[in-house]
Amino acid sequence: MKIEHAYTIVTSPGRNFVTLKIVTDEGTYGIGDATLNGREMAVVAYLDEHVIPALIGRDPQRIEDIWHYLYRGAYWRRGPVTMSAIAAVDMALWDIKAKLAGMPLYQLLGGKSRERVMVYGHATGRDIESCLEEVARHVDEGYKAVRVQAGVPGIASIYGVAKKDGEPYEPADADLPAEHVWSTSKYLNHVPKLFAAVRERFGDDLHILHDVHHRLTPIEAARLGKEVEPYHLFWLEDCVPAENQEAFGLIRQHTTTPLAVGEVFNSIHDAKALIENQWIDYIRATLTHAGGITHVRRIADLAGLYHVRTGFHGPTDLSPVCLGSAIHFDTWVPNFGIQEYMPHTSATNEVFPHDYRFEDGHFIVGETPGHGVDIDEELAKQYPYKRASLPVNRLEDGTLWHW
Ligand SMILES: O=C(O)[C@H](O)[C@@H](O)[C@H](O)[C@H](O)CO
Ligand SMILES: [Mg+2]
Repeated sequence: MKIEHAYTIVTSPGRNFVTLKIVTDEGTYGIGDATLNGREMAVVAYLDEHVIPALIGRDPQRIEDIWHYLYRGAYWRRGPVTMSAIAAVDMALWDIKAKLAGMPLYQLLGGKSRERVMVYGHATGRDIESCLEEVARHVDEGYKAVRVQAGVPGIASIYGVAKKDGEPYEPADADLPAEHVWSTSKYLNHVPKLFAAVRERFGDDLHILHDVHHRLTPIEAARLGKEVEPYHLFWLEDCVPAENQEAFGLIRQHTTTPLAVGEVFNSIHDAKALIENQWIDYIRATLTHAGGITHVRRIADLAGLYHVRTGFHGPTDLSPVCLGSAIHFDTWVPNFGIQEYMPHTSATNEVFPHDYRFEDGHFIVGETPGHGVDIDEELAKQYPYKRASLPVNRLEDGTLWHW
């Protein structure tokens, strides 16, 4: 069996998605997600110019060999563009292999470790009161875990909070980066009140999560982790930028609040010290940005040795192809923690028909052979690519900060 044909599909049903389709000479095809939010066309160029020509004629069943061919063969290892391109190939090849086996992907990985996959939804509000209303809506819809993000008095726009209450949050909201203004002191003084209010209204059972989005220094993160200990967060996410893995060692010395990190990671090396030193509790590296199933499986196995569990990134800027594959992975992986879930728009769901379903705060994996997600290429053509960028963040004096 040979790879006969492969091509990228760019579509924007509300936001941009990049999909790689690989077709074999026997007619079986697989698809993979290659979406890198705000840098989509860089991955398209990488795939079209450098990867696809080298795939034609190869045996699609040799997933491991192709992974190493693309990783080692580039000479320039790692990086989000390279690893997203490799991930798309990998996901498409696992899709093909599972279709050939006549099995849903989770079976090929090793079978079910659980019946269903717990997800966390996003509650956002301009202020604490409106955020609580959104938490209530999620609880009514069956969610057992909710990420809470609220506006901070004195900060005009902030990560994770929709422009208008009740609207879905979309970070890549401008052609070129919007400029936000950040104040660590205003945030740190305000945010513990949000968790206190959530616990007071919803009691102890609801899992609550929060994303700091890389804005603090280690000692500030330590302060926050300590102050929110009474509210028993499921996790505190991305409390500092993680290029310096040792920063988490400092935070860890000060707090028992569980720590999650890794949505921007693309390699096991980004997480190695974090995991081996048990500085974190949840690893968020995703299939699409960290080299696909083949590589993330290695990260999860390493994590398992150190009591670190998975908590995959799952925003709307990853396509249903990634989400569907992630649900198979989550169903199988022994050290599963939780799966992030931001529902896609109905236009996106129409372009990407799929067999996973949401029920009572969990995902239930489908039984279709492969990863269970397809693409309607005719419909995809109706939504042309439109450049969209993530914001930048500045301190109140104008210093460029972490967004
Ligand atoms: O926890 C999350 O879901 C993330 O922080 C996202 O909201 C990112 O900001 C987005 O994926 C950037 O493209
Ligand atoms: Mg995040």
